[in-house]
Amino acid sequence: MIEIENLVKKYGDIKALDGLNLTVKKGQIYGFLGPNGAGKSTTILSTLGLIYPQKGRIKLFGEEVFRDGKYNEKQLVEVKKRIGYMPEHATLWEFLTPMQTLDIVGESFGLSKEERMKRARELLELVNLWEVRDKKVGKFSKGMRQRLLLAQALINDPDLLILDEPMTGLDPTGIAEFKDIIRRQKKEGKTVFFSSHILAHVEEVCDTVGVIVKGKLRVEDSIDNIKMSFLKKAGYLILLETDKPVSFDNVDWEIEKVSETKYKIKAPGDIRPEINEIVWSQGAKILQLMVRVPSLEEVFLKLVEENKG
Ligand SMILES: Nc1ncnc2c1ncn2[C@@H]1O[C@H](COP(=O)(O)OP(=O)(O)OP(=O)(O)O)[C@@H](O)[C@H]1O
Repeated sequence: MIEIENLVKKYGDIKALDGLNLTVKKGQIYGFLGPNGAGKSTTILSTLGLIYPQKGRIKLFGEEVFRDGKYNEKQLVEVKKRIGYMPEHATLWEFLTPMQTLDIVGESFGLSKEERMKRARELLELVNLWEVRDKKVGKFSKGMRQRLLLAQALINDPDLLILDEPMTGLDPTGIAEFKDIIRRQKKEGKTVFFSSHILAHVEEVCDTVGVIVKGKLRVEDSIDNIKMSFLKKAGYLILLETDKPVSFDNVDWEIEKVSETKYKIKAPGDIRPEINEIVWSQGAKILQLMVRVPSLEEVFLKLVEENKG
């Protein structure tokens, strides 16, 4: 649905995208994860033809819409009919109701009055705003606003949804609701591409995650695979306390002696059985043995740190 090849975008001296490669396949829920300033919005704006990158290639629905500094405007207009977009800093008309909002947006897509009413009802039910359809948006919470913006992005029944930081500022309930709506989109065969700088937003809902740092995609994989490969690298942290000093010969773990009988050990996996064996063979006893596996958040931060360069 989206194929980006070697995309370069500079703002003056700032290289926002530094040869970005990214592929989003049909039916995927793709989480585009990266710290602030990594280039997420720049990628999204380029994909939609809203800014001009200097180099690279962008294909949408298999059609080339951008190549080396030029958009194919005709092609772009055509494919954009199949895209729903929710910008990062979108505003709503405060004095309108959700019904009126969707009515106006629907009209701009050329839907008839009858179609608009039907679509507005379907969408407001989907995003759980049907009950408040006639209340003014001005009084809405952040979560309600985000859900209305999503309904707006869905008005043209798009095959591809592109959402820029849709869950930022939502509380845990708001995030759970939003994820649920995204999952329902997948069930209907839609493709969803959304950005976030918060790992928890992409967890549980995305089948693929791409991590962008400094304008380059560093990893693109399932969240489980990303976690596994980093666990291997980051390792397990084991805290050991024994009743008397023990020595660790012929092992290649990183060992830090905290005191005579306390050790911090970093190893590629769960080495508790091996530790047990070593301690026991030296006639010592284990007083404490704790294993700490890095959290996914730590894995993500480590990945960001490694690529800051
Ligand atoms: N219009 C602009 N003029 C100059 N620099 C810009 C402009 N837009 C973005 N940048 C810079 O380009 C880099 C990438 O910005 P971008 O907004 O794409 O990042 P992001 O990952 O979306 O971050 P955030 O989550 O903070 O929005 C940053 O260094 C940013 O300061």
